[in-house]
Amino acid sequence: MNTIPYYGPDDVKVSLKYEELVSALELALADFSKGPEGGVSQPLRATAEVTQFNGFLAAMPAYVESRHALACKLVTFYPNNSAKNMDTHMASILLFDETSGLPIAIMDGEVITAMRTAAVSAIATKYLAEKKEVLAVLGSGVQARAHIEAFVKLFAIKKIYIWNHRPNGAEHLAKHVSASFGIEVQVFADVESCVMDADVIIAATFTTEPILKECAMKPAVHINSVGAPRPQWQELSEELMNHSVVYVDSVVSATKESGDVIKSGAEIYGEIGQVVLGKIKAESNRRTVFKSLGLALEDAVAARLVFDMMEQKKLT
Ligand SMILES: NC(=O)C1=CN([C@@H]2O[C@H](COP(=O)(O)OP(=O)(O)OC[C@H]3O[C@@H](n4cnc5c(N)ncnc54)[C@H](O)[C@@H]3O)[C@@H](O)[C@H]2O)C=CC1
Ligand SMILES: O=C([O-])C1=[NH+]CCC1
Repeated sequence: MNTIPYYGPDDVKVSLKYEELVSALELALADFSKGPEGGVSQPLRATAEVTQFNGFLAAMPAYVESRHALACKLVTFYPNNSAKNMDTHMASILLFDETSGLPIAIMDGEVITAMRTAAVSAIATKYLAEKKEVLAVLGSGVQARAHIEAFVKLFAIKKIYIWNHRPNGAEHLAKHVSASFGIEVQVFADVESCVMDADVIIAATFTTEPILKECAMKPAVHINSVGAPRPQWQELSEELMNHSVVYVDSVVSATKESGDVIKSGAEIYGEIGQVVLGKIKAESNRRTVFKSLGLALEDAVAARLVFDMMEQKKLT
């Protein structure tokens, strides 16, 4: 049997650039929303529950024809790991040759999960946010940090406001952000004050109950909600969902996996890929929500970018 290369988190970090990732994912999300003729094959992820330990193992296979990307991510998420000072998400991705099904690389999936999720929120924000200067971030974990890094790189962000249910997490992230980017950062003790003046809100928490509810917000604020990936979990209140224009990454995923969508019964306006295709309107002068569950196609596209970059490096 052939041995295949393993690419660790550092290989992934040097290979992936947000600009390139955003362009590739934008096209792949558009392909996905074209339906069968888009050349994307992606079943709903299969998730095993480890009830005793409050854990989950998900298998996420996808094929994206336009990117020659055939891959499967295995990801565990264990919310209680943070109390043990362990990562809450762990992931590996196996990439295959599309012509033969031969495995060609195995790689770390944690950096890819963080970067591709932030990149997809950035795509939604590019289309759906009227302004992108003041960013409010709810949460201070891996996704919160990745979103800030991506948004600072991709948009002219002037101020960042952070709230976390554990204030020391927010303080720690704020220190990192101001040292790394020299942007004005402020930590808030409550969600309402944090989001009041925001143009864009990122909700990236492990909550199971709504943390962002109807309160004073800019009328055309855009909200990216990446947490609550289980049918019983919510990050946004039902009232907020029902009073916003709701976009999703995948209608199938959102209606099967998102407690925010299922419990609120909110109407889904459409998929972000349909916005990219110009098939539905970007309602950027109204309050918009992008509900992200995370798609296998995003991992496959990112993994193929990493593989191609590592192969190129071998030749130089
Ligand atoms: N949409 C997508 O593509 C993806 C979504 N996720 C989801 O995004 C969320 C955040 O993930 P990570 O940043 O990687 O996790 P993390 O463990 O690094 O950070 C979690 C954050 O949530 C906060 N938190 C924990 N319990 C909370 C509670 N009860 N109320 C409010 N805040 C709470 C923590 O203090 C921390 O700031 C999770 O729900 C995760 O499953 C993760 C990967 C991809
Ligand atoms: O897309 C993803 O990898 C995940 N979404 C929620 C937990 C992990």
